[in-house]
Amino acid sequence: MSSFLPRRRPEIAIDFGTANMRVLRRGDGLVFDEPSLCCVRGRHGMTSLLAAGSEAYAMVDRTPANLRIARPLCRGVLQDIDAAKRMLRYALAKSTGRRRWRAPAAIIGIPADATQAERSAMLTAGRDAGLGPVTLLTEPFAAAIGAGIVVDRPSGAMVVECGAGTTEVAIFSLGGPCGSGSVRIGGDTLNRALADRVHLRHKFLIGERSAEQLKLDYVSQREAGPAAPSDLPVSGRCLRTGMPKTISVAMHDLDLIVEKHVAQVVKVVRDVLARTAPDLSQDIHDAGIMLTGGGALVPLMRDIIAQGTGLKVVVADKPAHCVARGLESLLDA
Ligand SMILES: Nc1ncnc2c1ncn2[C@@H]1O[C@H](COP(=O)(O)OP(=O)(O)OP(=O)(O)O)[C@@H](O)[C@H]1O
Repeated sequence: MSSFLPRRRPEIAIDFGTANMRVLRRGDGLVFDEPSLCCVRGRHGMTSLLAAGSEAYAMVDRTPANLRIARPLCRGVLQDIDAAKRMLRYALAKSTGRRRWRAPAAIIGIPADATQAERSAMLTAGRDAGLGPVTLLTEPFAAAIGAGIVVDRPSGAMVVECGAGTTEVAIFSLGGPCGSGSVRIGGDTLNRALADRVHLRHKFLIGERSAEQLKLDYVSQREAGPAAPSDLPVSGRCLRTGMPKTISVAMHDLDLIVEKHVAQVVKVVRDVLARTAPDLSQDIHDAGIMLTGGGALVPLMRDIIAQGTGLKVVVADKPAHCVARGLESLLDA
């Protein structure tokens, strides 16, 4: 594991995701797991924090003009450094409780394709939020460890980490990456595509949280099998009348959108496989592909990747927590 050389033994691990932030403390495990967003008051550099995490999530799409929802990350990387610092400070205060720590050394997950500027921005946010030395670790690597893959064997293992903002494909052998690819789409992109479909087909506007709920309802209906109802209710505003309303959306209509979304992931998986050395390919043929990240819970993700590659596809146990679990295991390394 040559890429992991911390200067001080880290006390905490942070999975700073586009949708969720998870903090783990050595010896205590998961101590913080909340949405990655803040609600700020004021504009143009004169802002103050009103709420963060779960409390701020309840305010999404419901803010008056003087309040704004700020998202630290977009498509897996930092887009709002002030929001990132606030989110980190909030999570640290909640995670460390009354215990007074010296600035804790930390490991933070970051997309494998993050640019140098994106990595520096994360280090700056960490330092300004009160962290000690920060080690950045790529999320697919952490996800592979968290999914139970023994990454340091001389054998190829493929992971597809399906996050909210980014989807990363990576092959590991002997503790290092042997191939990778990514596409900056994820569960958030799928939510927007579902909302756009409802807009176009029904002339009906739904908010961000309703789109997320529509996706979760769609997933549970698909898991329930053919006996499940073929329509889903969704609430929002009718564009024809301007009135609030609840309408029914056909499941098969949503299937088309999900299939289109997953096809983009399949393309990256196939591209990475096409560039892989034959012996590693053989290993992946034998072991299959491991799906991690919250987006892996979309049943069509597993089915369409399996169809598109002809390989066995396995969804990790609690896939959304794989990066966090992988980072946590490195706290004890
Ligand atoms: N049951 C489910 N079915 C479908 N999608 C789900 C389910 N549960 C969570 N998700 C989706 O998983 C995504 C969150 O996953 P995760 O926490 O792994 O992402 P993240 O780490 O915040 O994102 P990223 O790694 O891209 O920065 C969200 O888009 C959420 O809608």
